[in-house]
Amino acid sequence: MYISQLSLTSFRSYAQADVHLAPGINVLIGPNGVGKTNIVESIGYLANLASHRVSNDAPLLNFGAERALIRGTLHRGSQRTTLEVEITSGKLNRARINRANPVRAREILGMVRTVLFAPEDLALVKGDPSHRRKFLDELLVALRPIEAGTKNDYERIVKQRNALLKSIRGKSKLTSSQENTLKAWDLQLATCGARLIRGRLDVLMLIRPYMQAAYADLADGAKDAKAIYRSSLENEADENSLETISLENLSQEEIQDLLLDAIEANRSRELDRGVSLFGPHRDDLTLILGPTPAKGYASHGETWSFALALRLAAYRVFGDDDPRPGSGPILILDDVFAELDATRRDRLAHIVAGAEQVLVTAAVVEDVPEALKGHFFQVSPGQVVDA
Ligand SMILES: Nc1ncnc2c1ncn2[C@@H]1O[C@H](COP(=O)(O)OP(=O)(O)OP(=O)(O)O)[C@@H](O)[C@H]1O
Repeated sequence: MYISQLSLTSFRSYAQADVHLAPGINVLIGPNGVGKTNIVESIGYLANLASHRVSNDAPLLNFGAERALIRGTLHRGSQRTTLEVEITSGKLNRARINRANPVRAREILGMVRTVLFAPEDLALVKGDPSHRRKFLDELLVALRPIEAGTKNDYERIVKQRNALLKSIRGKSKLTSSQENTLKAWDLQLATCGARLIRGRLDVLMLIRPYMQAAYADLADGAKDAKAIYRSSLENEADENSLETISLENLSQEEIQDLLLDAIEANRSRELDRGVSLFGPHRDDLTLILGPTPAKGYASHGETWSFALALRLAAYRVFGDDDPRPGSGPILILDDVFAELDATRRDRLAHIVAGAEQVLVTAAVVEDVPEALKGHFFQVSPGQVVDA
C-alpha cells in the first residue's frame, strides 16, 4: 500500500503542510530538528493511533493548538481511501473515512499498515518491558483490529482493580461486599488478560522464524536470536510453586484459569502491595542472543541487528497476512542509516528497497544507501518541497 497525499494541520512543528508522496522510495532530507520525523510520525499515527516517540498525544499538537489533523490518501490495491484523524487534547480522537461523518478513531485501525524503523528501536532490546509489550500489541492490533478493544478494556480493568486494591490495602479482613467486588474484578482481569496474552503469543509465533532468519542475515549468523514470552505468572509466582511456565501451547481458557489461580493464591500479597501483580501488563518478551539475554549483554551492533530483525519480521508477517499485490505495509526508516555500519546498512537497504512505499529520513544525502535513492524532498522548518 502507499500514501499519495499527506496533509497536516497543527501537527507538531507544522501549522499546515501538504506533501505529495510517490509510490516507491521517498527520501526526506534536511538538517537536524527541521521536522522530518514529524512527517513520518504522522503516517505512523494513521496506522497505530499512537506515536513511536511519545506515549501521550499532547506533544503532537502544534504548540498552543487545541487540535491537530492528519489526512492521508491511502492506496491499497485498486482501492483508494481518504483517512483523516483529528487529535484533540483531553477528548476522544475522531476519524473520518472518505470524508463521511466522524467516527471513533479506532475504526481506522488496521487500514494503514506501517513498519517503522527508528533509533528509538534500540529500546526494544535494551529498554524496559513496556517497549516490547507495545511492539507485540501494535502488531496484534494491526493484524486483528478488534483486539484494540481488548487492550483498552484490559487497561481500564487494571486501573480500576488497582484503585480498589489501593483503597483496601493493608486491611486484614475484607467485608463481604469488598470481597465480592474484588472477585468480580479478578474474573474480568483474568478473562480479558488471557485474551490479550493469547493474542500476543500468536503474534510471537508468527514473528519468531522471520526474526531468527533476519538476525542471521544481518549479523552473518554469528549467534542465534530467540524470543520467549515471559509471563507475570513466572515473575510473581508463589515461591512454593515456582517453575518455568510456558503459555505458548495453552488455550485462552487455560491461561485464564492459571491467572485466576495465581490471583487467588496470592490474595494477601496483592492486598499488601495494593497493585495487580498478575496479567499481561506485567509480562515481557525475553530476547536471547546465543547463550545470554540480549539486554545487558548484547553489543551496540548486536542490539541494532536484533531491533532491526524484530521490525523486519513484522514486515514479513504483514506480507503473509495479506499477500495481495498492493497490500504490503509502508516501510519507514527514520534516521537509521547514519547509525548503522556499512554491512547492516546495505543489507537493510537491499531488503526494504522492494517495498511498495518506503519513506526514508536523513540529514544528508550521503547517509542514504544507493539502493534507496528515490524521490527526494527537502525539508526546512514548517515546509516540505520536492527536491
Ligand atoms: N508540538 C510541537 N509544536 C511545535 N513544534 C514542535 C512540536 N513538537 C516538536 N516540535 C519541533 O519539531 C522539531 C523536531 O522535528 P523532528 O523531530 O521532525 O526533526 P528531524 O528533522 O527529524 O530532526 P533530526 O534529524 O534531529 O531527527 C523541533 O524543532 C521541535 O521543537
